[in-house]
Amino acid sequence: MRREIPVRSSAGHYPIIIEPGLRRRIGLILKSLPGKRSYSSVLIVTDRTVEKLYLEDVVRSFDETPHVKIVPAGEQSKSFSVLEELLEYVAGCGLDRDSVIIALGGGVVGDLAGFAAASFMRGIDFIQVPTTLLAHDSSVGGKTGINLRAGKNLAGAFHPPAAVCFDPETFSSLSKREWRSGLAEVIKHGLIRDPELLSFALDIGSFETAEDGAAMGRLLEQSIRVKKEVVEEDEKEKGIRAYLNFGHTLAHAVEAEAGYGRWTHGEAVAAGMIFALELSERTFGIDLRSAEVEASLQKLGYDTRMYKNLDTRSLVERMKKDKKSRQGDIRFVLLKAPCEPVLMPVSETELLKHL
Ligand SMILES: O=C(O)C(=O)C[C@@H](O)[C@H](O)[C@H](O)COP(=O)(O)O
Repeated sequence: MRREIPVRSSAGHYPIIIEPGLRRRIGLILKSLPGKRSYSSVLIVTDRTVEKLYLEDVVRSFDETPHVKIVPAGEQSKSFSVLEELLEYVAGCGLDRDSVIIALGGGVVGDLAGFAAASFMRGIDFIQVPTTLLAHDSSVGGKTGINLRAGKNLAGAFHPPAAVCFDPETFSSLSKREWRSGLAEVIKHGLIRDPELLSFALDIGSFETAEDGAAMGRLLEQSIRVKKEVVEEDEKEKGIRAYLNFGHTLAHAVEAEAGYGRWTHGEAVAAGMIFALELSERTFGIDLRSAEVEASLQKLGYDTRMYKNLDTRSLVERMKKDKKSRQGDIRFVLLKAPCEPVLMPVSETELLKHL
């Protein structure tokens, strides 16, 4: 069954379309986008893993064979060298301001291809075709970017996609680890805004259950709706969008410190959320059931304390470079009550004591 969720952005509205088999109809979707003239050229960006699985289906959906650029799979592709190679390729293919870039893959491909689209000729259209559960988060809201040595996503742009096209059939090729990575962001949306989604996600029990069509549809749609509500209210992260960073202050530091790819983004976010929950409980003297949430996460196979093996001081130094920091003060998204996030400075002493 087809589902369509419109998202309001500074560039107008864009649709999030969820439909089994959609990857075979991307060419048609492009023609039907509201207010769009036909695109002069199409470039698909994907990675080596997704290429083997779904590229042919997407290519065949076009009347004329699109250009294709394959990048290496993994977080390492969110780098200047890969971005440079991609942009040179875009220029070499002769794309112009009436062209479109299609990001076919997970969050890395979406962030990289989106940033290429945001910067080529100061901005051309791009379409997100996410093939992972994790990308339900990164594909909505227009954040694009790459990592710097100094930290994750430190170079990027807000550039809303022209459409986000989910084909849930592509989730069948996800490994348990990739499921785990994506589910962490669903749980985050539950913790900051949707208690019902939180219970449903935590009680999912196993990734086999999550793969079941109805359960997955519910996780995906409800989580996307939380994201939509937040980014519609605050597209450029002047206020409440920062709450979507719950668990990410420590997570980004862990990913960079351990080496990108050592832990998946969601694995790091899961640990970061437990840390933030405990910090919230101490700060506000409340019970947020952090032990219960942690037990559910551990049952699903998350290592919620992996940061204990990393150098504490280095983690704190990395957190100072987080985009939410101000004048060197580290700021965390905490919960002052269930589903009531706040952005607050946290002292280095407090962090050093508990990391
Ligand atoms: O969309 C947002 O805003 C988020 O913070 C969502 C995060 O889950 C996502 O990982 C995002 O890419 C992190 O953004 P950043 O600004 O902290 O780099």
